Amino acid sequence: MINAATISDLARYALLREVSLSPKPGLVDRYNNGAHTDMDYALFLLSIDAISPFFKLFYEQGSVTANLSPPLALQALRKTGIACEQAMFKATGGVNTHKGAVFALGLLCGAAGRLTAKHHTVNVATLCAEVSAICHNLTEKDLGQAKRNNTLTAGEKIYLTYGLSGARGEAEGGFATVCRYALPAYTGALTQGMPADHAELISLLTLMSYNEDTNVISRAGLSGLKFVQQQAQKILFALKEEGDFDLRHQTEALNAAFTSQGISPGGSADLLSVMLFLYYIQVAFSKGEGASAERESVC
Ligand SMILES: CC(C)(COP(=O)(O)OP(=O)(O)OC[C@H]1O[C@@H](n2cnc3c(N)ncnc32)[C@H](O)[C@@H]1O)[C@@H](O)C(=O)NCCC(=O)NCCS
Ligand SMILES: Nc1ncnc2c1ncn2[C@@H]1O[C@H](COP(=O)(O)OP(=O)(O)OP(=O)(O)O)[C@@H](O)[C@H]1O
Repeated sequence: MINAATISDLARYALLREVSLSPKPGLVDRYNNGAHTDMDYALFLLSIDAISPFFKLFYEQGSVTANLSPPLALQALRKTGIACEQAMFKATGGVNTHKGAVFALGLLCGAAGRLTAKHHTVNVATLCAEVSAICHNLTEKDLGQAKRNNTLTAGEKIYLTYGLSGARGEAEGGFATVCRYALPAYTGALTQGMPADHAELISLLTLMSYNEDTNVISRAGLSGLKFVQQQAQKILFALKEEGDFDLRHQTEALNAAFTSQGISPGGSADLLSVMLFLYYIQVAFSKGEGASAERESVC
């Protein structure tokens, strides 16, 4: 049975796996801080401890608002989300470690509570469909409203400039980039007998090759986004073509390139956490009980 405790545990584990995956290009990991000067692995662990208690609250919020319309359910979830963001900023001294991850995982935990309260099956497809329904028209509402605000976030500026919808668009689209590309890349790598961290890196590179990451754009413009997508595609292609391809070495070289240009694919890192969470749900659900997902040691 999927419940608040299981959901919260799986969301926290997904965040731990994401930040612990090392090396990663441009991102904080156990070895270095990538393109970030204001955060490190220890700060991410502090942030995870601060936000994890909220995943149960997102689930419960989704449960108690199950009979409300999607816009009213979203309104309730966002109140919990803002409180969660404040806890994150308090723990990190104002550094944005998990803003995108709070948004995405908060919605997924809320959707799980909503589906369970309505006695609907909880699996990857129903969760993503429920998030899409909860976030219907969110991009236009949020970012349409942005035109009237004077303090715009990075994502709002990018939407108004390029029409790219970032984290909001991903949620409204039911995490299509994760379900269509990143999850199959991950399970395919596991099926080929690759270790979990190798499969996670392949999934992250797959995300980077497709994702219109507003983090990257806000740091390095559209040319930076094109560079990230091309470099990720290049590594994935070489991995397929060359049997003894040294993925770790190539990732370390890409990390050096991203770091020197201040590029951080933070949006893709958030979607890696989403992918892992959905995979753990898939494993837990296929076992019937709320069994904890098969766990590799985090690091
Ligand atoms: C929509 C969110 C992410 C804010 O977006 P905002 O425009 O402020 O920032 P921006 O779009 O630049 O990115 C925010 C985060 O999303 C991630 N992100 C960027 N691009 C993408 C993408 N294509 N896919 C997934 N995540 C992405 C980044 O890692 C970044 O940290 C959310 O934090 C939000 O709505 N905040 C307002 C307060 C709130 O409602 N919070 C609770 C939500 S449950
Ligand atoms: N391992 C990770 N390393 C760095 N960022 C990550 C990681 N995992 C997820 N992210 C996402 O990337 C975001 C951090 O990227 P970034 O620092 O560019 O955002 P920002 O704080 O909005 O920008 P800036 O630091 O330029 O003000 C986090 O909020 C988080 O959503």
